Amino acid sequence: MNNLDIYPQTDIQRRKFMEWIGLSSLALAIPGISLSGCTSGRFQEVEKQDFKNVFDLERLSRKVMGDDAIEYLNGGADDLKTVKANLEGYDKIQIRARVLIDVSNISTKVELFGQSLETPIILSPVGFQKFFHQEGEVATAKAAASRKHQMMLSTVSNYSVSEVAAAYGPNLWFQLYPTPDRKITKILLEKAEQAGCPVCVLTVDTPVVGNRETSATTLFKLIDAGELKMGNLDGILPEGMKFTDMTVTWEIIDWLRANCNMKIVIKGIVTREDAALALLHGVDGIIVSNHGGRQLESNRGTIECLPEIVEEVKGRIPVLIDGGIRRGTDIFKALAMGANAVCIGRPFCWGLGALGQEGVEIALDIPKAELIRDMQLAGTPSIEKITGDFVVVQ
Ligand SMILES: Cc1cc2nc3c(=O)[nH]c(=O)nc-3n(C[C@H](O)[C@H](O)[C@H](O)COP(=O)(O)O)c2cc1C
Ligand SMILES: CCCCCCC(=O)C(=O)O
Repeated sequence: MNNLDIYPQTDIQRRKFMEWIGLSSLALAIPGISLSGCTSGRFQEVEKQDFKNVFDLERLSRKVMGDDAIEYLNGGADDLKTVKANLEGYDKIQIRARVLIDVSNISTKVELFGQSLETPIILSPVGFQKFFHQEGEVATAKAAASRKHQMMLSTVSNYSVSEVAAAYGPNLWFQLYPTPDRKITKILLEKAEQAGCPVCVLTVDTPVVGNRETSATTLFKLIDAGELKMGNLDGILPEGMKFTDMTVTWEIIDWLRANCNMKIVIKGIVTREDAALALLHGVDGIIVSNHGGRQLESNRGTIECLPEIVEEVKGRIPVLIDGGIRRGTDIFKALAMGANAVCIGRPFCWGLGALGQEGVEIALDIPKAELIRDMQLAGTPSIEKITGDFVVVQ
């Protein structure tokens, strides 16, 4: 269901519209001048500057997407304690800014897995993006490519890895849910490699799906009715077989090594012990993640898990983090606490749901601009300069 069936055409209509959707700025369209950053035409008078932060995009997405889609997107396990812990963890960290440093030239470049990335802000894998917008992962891919952000594609994407890679260009990363049948998992790996993916992101926090009480009934109905295709799994996953495997153990890392040539990054590590095991099994990178608080309730916020993992890894492989990152300062803090890059999930989906490709672009532009300003204000002209000296944990 799409709640928005009006297209504001006049200043008065537009003012009412902006008030209705609750945006924080009421910049008005100037007659005769095309101000639109949005090519969809649906919100042709909504300007980029109307979105001051990613929460403005969230507000709009709430109006545009149906309740079920927003519940699926924003929901989490049980009582959302871990969803909140992810967000609140960042409030316990303060920044120690330095001054009188030339910040006229800021570089956000990072090197990861042999790639040079323009920015350390990466798109987390998010399944079923067609539920948020009809162009789903293809719109996300076009936005990520146009803004030069690394994207990870979920196993349970609605568009296939080859379709998304065609929209994204080279170096899309593929997120893997290992299925109970390794033959099927192998087909997924082959599809990813054929699409040119250099990195396989193995998600390990989902032996079963978490207890999401704000259900996604419509999602399942759409899938059952065949209206929401699973681009990678349809046609290869037998009827009734789950796409996650609860028998999987560390042995899968060796199996992946033997069955693909991609770098292997493990997503869903939250303890020092598992970081040590991941190193022992020779993974190429770790993503500290609790699945955005959607899996095990009462997991700690990821920023609280990060220090023990960074300590264990000692710089031997890159450590990434996701969960609750909403502001440039959150990114700054995560980098200062030892992350090599950060990933965001819900915020880009708010953009997707609200405005399609353009919305994702806005959702990526905002935290990047915030990060650059924060780096200027803190006296850190490059990502390497953001060290532990720049934060204090309460
Ligand atoms: C709607 C939704 C779907 C997701 N689907 C997947 C998925 O298919 N595979 C996966 O590894 N993680 C998935 N995640 C978890 C994200 O990759 C990521 O860990 C999380 O969203 C980060 O937290 P944030 O949303 O607070 O930024 C999903 C998250 C959301 C919100
Ligand atoms: C509603 C169950 C789908 C789980 C797969 C996508 C995912 O990982 C998520 O967090 O949602």
